[in-house]
Amino acid sequence: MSLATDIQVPAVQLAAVSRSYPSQAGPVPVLHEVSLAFPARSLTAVMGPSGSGKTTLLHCAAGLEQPDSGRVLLGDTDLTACDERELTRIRRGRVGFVFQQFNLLPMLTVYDNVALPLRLQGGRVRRAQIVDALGRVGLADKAGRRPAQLSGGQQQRVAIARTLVAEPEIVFADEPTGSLDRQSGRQVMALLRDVVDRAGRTVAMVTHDPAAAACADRVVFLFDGRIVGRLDHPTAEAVAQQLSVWER
Ligand SMILES: Nc1ncnc2c1ncn2[C@@H]1O[C@H](COP(=O)(O)OP(=O)(O)OP(=O)(O)O)[C@@H](O)[C@H]1O
Repeated sequence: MSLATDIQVPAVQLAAVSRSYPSQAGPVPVLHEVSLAFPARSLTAVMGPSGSGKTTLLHCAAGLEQPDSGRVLLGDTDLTACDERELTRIRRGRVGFVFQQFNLLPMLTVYDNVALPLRLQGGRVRRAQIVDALGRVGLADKAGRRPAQLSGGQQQRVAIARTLVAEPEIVFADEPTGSLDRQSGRQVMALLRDVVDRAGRTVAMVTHDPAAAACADRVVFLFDGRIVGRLDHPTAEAVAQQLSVWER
């Protein structure tokens, strides 16, 4: 458990964030004035039924989508006041992403996938830096492979190395274990825990999996676009029990 969980410095803060999507019948509200902080150097899991707005919440927190109203602060930066160019710069440098389907580029080697964020930033790529990032996820010997030559769990670890190489303030992970078997899922969660405990970063993760959520410092439950519960120091049993209450 990270000490900073107790200090509660937010890496990202949402204040009264609302978001709706257009439909033929008019706007459909998805998030209703959600206020939530992702404390620095901690792992927060967001859980809730399908369609409750978890991904939308993560996208708003990451500056991938702008809310209709409310504010999103990344450190001291108000993302809702940023234009698209500023948001692109922030997405490349200050936030990282891990997706359920890994989102590696199939034609690039593992090495080039991991180097990509640095190249997009226009920075110099040092081989040692990429090899080090791959070493941190236990895949230093796979640098020359293509993603299709790796297992799902290995691909997700490459995706985590790619995120870490840019040294983001916060990593957003959307169902990072959703496509993995149980053992690969456990390895990926151990790495995300390491991202917090050893690399001192912040992780915000959406998951349906109580075992993955149990690796978090805190679980936030979303239901119909509203925060309806929180659980500190969760266990898989306590998470499953809470979910059964909200999903009843
Ligand atoms: N781009 C979009 N346009 C229109 N409606 C959308 C869009 N994105 C999401 N929605 C709708 O918003 C609601 C919330 O979606 P969201 O993906 O945030 O939920 P979720 O809790 O992550 O769901 P799941 O667990 O199934 O991934 C859903 O009803 C979805 O259909």
